[in-house]
Amino acid sequence: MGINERLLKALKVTRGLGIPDKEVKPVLQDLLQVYEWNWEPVEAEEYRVLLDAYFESKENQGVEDEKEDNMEHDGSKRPSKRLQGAGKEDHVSSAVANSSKTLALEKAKMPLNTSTQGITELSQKCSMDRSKEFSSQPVDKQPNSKRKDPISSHLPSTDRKSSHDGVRVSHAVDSKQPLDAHGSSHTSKQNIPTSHCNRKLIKPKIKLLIGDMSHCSEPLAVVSSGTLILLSDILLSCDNSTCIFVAKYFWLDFELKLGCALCCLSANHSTGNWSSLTMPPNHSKQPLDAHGSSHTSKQNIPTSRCNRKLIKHKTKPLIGDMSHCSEPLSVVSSAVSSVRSSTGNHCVKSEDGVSTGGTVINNSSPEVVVTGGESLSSGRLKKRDSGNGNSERDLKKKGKNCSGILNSSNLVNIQQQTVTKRLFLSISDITKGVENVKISLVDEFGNEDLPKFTYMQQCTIYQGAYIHISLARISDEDCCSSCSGDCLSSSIPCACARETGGEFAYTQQGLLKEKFLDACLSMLTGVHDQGLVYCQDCPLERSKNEKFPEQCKGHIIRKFIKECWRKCGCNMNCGNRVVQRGITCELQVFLTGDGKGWGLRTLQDLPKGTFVCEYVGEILTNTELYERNMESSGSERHTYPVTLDADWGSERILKDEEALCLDATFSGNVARFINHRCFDANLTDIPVEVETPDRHYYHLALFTARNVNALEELTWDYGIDFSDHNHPIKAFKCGCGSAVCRDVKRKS
Ligand SMILES: C[S@@+](CC[C@H](N)C(=O)[O-])C[C@H]1O[C@@H](n2cnc3c(N)ncnc32)[C@H](O)[C@@H]1O
Repeated sequence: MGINERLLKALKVTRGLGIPDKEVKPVLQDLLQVYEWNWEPVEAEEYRVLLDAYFESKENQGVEDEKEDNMEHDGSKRPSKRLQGAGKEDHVSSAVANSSKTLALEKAKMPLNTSTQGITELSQKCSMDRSKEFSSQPVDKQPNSKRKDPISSHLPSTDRKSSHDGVRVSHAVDSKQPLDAHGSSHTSKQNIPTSHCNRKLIKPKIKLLIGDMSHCSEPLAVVSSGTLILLSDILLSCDNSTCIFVAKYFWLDFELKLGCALCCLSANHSTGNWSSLTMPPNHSKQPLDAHGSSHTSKQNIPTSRCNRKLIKHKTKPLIGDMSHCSEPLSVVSSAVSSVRSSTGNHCVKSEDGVSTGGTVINNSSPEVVVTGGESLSSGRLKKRDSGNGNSERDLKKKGKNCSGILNSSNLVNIQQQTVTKRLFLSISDITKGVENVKISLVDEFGNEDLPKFTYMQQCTIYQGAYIHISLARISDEDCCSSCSGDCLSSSIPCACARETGGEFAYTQQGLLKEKFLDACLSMLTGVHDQGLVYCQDCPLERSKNEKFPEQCKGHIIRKFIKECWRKCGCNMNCGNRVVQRGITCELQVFLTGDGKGWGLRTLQDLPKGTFVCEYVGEILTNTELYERNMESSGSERHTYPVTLDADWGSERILKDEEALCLDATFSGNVARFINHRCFDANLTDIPVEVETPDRHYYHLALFTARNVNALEELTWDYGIDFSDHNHPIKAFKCGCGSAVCRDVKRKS
C-alpha cells in the first residue's frame, strides 16, 4: 500500500469517529516519526495507537484547565512537594504520576468512604486478560506511554458479523474465561502489575457488560462490536489486590451507531481478572449524604497511592440506540469535569436519584444542560435548556422511564460539581423503520428544535392531484414482459432502455453511467444548448394569478430514466430497478451549525453516480401549494417545494390537477433535510419513470454528481431563482458558501 492509501485509510477510520483530519494529521505525523515511518504499529488493532495518541493529545489540552479547576474548587493550592514526590514514585507511567498528584490532594481534602461490601462479581462476565496487550506494546516504544486512558479496539470479524446480523455476541460475556486482546477466551492468569496503580495497564479493551438494563425490552448491555473509547474514568479505590473504578465509554459500531454507557469494574491484580461489579438491590437504595455517599457500609477500601481521580475528557458524549426503550433517550451532558464527593456504594446516581442512560446528570447544578428527546412527530420538543425547571422535569421523566438504569446495580454515587454545557442529541432512526437502512439524527450543538414532520417512504397524494396508475396503461413497448432475472445482464438491452437511447442508465454496479449523468448535469447547468421549453399556458403562473397569468418563464428539458416495473418479467434485483429499491446508503441528519439548520450527510464514501434517495413529499397541485403557502403562518421552516415540470413543455396543456409538485414540509423522507447549494452541489436530481408513463408525475431521484467523501454534507441545487420575488415560496438568504452562489445581490 502506498503512503497516500495508508493515510486515506487512517483518515477514514478517524473521520468515522468524527475526528477532523486537521486534528489527527499532526498526531499521525508525530507517531510516524516515532516509529520511523513504519506504518504497521500505527495501523495495528484498527489504529489503536493512533486513536490513543489522538485522545491523549486532546486530554492533555484539558489537563491544565482541569488542574486550575481543581484548585479553584478545592479552594487550596496543590502541595507541590507532594506532587514531586508522587512523580518520583511513579517510574512506570507518568499517567500514574498525574493520578497520584491529583488523588493525593483529593485524599487530603476528603477522606474516601468506600466499601467493597455488597459488591458481587457478575461471574467474570467482562473479565479480560491484558497480558497480550502488555507484551505487544512495550512501554518504551509507545509514543503515548503517558496516556492515562487507553481506549479503542475492534472485535474480530466474527463478532462484526454477529453485530450486523443483529445477533448478540453472548458467547463472550457468558464465558467464564478472561478474554485476550482479540476477544478470545483463554485461561492465562498473568498478573496485572499493581505498582502505582498503572491504570493504563488494566483497562478493559474489548467487551464490557454494562449494568442492569432489565428495564429495556432487550439487553443493551453488551458492547458487542466496534470501536470502544474511554470517555472518562474515576478510580474509586485501589489496594494491593484490587482496583475498582467506574468508566464511561462510548462506541461507534460497525453500523455507525453511537452508544454510551457507564460501567463499574474491578481488576484483580493477582488473578488478572476483570469483573463488572453489581450491588444487591437494597444497597443502591441507601440514603446518600451531601456528597452522594452511602454511609451504611463501613468497610473501607485502602486508598493508598491511588485514590479517586478525575479525568477531564473533551470528547463528546454520545448516546446509544435506545429505540427499544419506552421513549428515545436523548439526555446527555458531556464528560464530568470534576468529581468531589466521596464514593462508596458503587452505584452511579445523581443527587436526586436521576441518571440517564449511563450518563450522570446532577440537576442541582446550574450548569447542567438537558435536552429532551422525543419522537419526531410528537410536537412536544424542547430546546436546550440550562438548568431550569424544564431540565429537571426532563431528567425526572427520563429517570422514570428508564429507571432500571438508575437503580441498576453497578455504579458509584457521584455529585458532579461541574458539567460542561455541551449537549448531544441523537435519534437512532428517524425513518421509523420504513427504510432499508436506519437514518440517525444528531445535534452536536444542542440548540435546535427537532424537526416536526411525518416520515414517509413514498410520495402520497395530498388531495386533488390526479395520477393514474394502471397496468393497462403500460403498453408492451413500455415494459419488458419477456425478460427474466436481471435485464442488465442481457446482451441486448430490453424495451425499458429505449428511453435512455437504447442503453441502460445504470452500470452493473448500480451507479449511473457517467455519460448519462454528465449529460443530465450539463442540461441543468445550462451548458447544453437545448435551453428551455415554454408552456403555452404555464400551470405555475396560473397558480399564482389565475385571471392574469404571466408568460411561462421556461422549464429545463430533462432526461428521464425509465426503470423496469411490475409488468416487466425481470426480478426485483434487476439492475434497472435502482430507485424503486430505496435507500441503501448510510446517511445521517445533522445540525449544520452554519445557519442552514439541519442538513444531511453521508457516513460512507459515495462514488459518482450513486443513488442516494428520492425526494419524497406530499403530491400537491400547484394551486394547492399556492393556497397552502398563503395560509402558512410563516413559522414553519419550509422545505423548498419541487415542481414536477420535467414534461411541461409538451404540446398538451395541463389541467390544474395534473400540474403537480412535491412538498416535504409536513410529510416527507430524508431528502427534506438536504440543503441547497448553488451550481456545484454534490447531488443532482433526475426524473425517473416507474409506475406510469404519464410524465406529469414521476419520481425525482437524487444521485451523487461527483465522488463524495464520508461525512460530507449532501447538497442539491434547488434551482431557485433568488430574484423571483413572485415565487410562492419566499427564497431564503442563501448561505451555501459556493463561489458561484446565485444569491449574491441579496447578500450585498
Ligand atoms: C429542504 S429544507 C432543508 C432542511 C432544513 N435545513 C431544515 O433544517 O429542515 C430547506 C430549508 O433549509 C434552509 N436552507 C437550505 N439551504 C440553505 C442555504 N444554502 N442557505 C440557507 N438556508 C438554507 C432554508 O430554510 C430552506 O427553506
